[in-house]
Amino acid sequence: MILEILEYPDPRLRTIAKPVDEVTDETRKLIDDMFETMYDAPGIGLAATQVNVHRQIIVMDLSEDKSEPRVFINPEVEVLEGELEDMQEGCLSVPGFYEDVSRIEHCMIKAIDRDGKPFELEARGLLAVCIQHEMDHLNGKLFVDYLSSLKRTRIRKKLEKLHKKSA
Ligand SMILES: O=C(O)C[C@@H](Cc1ccccc1)C(=O)SCC(=O)c1ccccc1
Ligand SMILES: [Zn+2]
Repeated sequence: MILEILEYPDPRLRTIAKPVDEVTDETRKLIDDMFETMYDAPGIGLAATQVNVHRQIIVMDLSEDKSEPRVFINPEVEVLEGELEDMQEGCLSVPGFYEDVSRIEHCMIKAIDRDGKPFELEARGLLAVCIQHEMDHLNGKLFVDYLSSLKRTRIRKKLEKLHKKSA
C-alpha cells in the first residue's frame, strides 16, 4: 500500500533509525510498500525514516522503467576515493526544491538484501550520491542541512505555508 511521506520540517524526520535484527515477512511487506510509495511519488530512492518507520531500510531504483529495484538493510558506506562531486539533489520530504550538494563520488556499500543475505556494491555517480542521501535520512539528516541557513529557512517557510493551507 502507498504510505504517507513525512515532509520537512517534521521533527520525526530527525529520528535516528535502529538496525534491523532479523529480516522477516513483515520486513518484506514494509519493503514492498516502500517501493510502491517510491514509484508513486515518483522517486528514485526512499528511506524508512521518510515513512515514519525508524529502521535502517532503504529502497532504490535508478532505472527509467522500474527494472532495477535495490534494497539496502543495515547499510554501511566506505569511501573508496575522497573525490567530492557536486550534484543537484531532490528529496520526497522536501517537495519542489532541487539544490546542489557535494558528496563522495566513489564508495563501497555493504548491506543486507531482502532475503537477509549480506552483499557489497561499488558505487559511483548517481548511485553513490543517492545511497549517501538515503543513509543521511536514516541518521536524521536532510539535504537542506548542507545549504546556507538563509536558503534552508526560505525552504522551511515555503513548506510550512503550504502545510497550513492543506491542513
Ligand atoms: O527523498 C528521497 O530520498 C528520494 C530522492 C532521492 C534522490 C534524488 C536525487 C539525488 C539524490 C537523492 C528522490 O528520488 S527526489 C525525486 C527525483 O530525484 C526523481 C524523480 C523522478 C525521476 C527521477 C528523479
Ligand atoms: Zn530525501
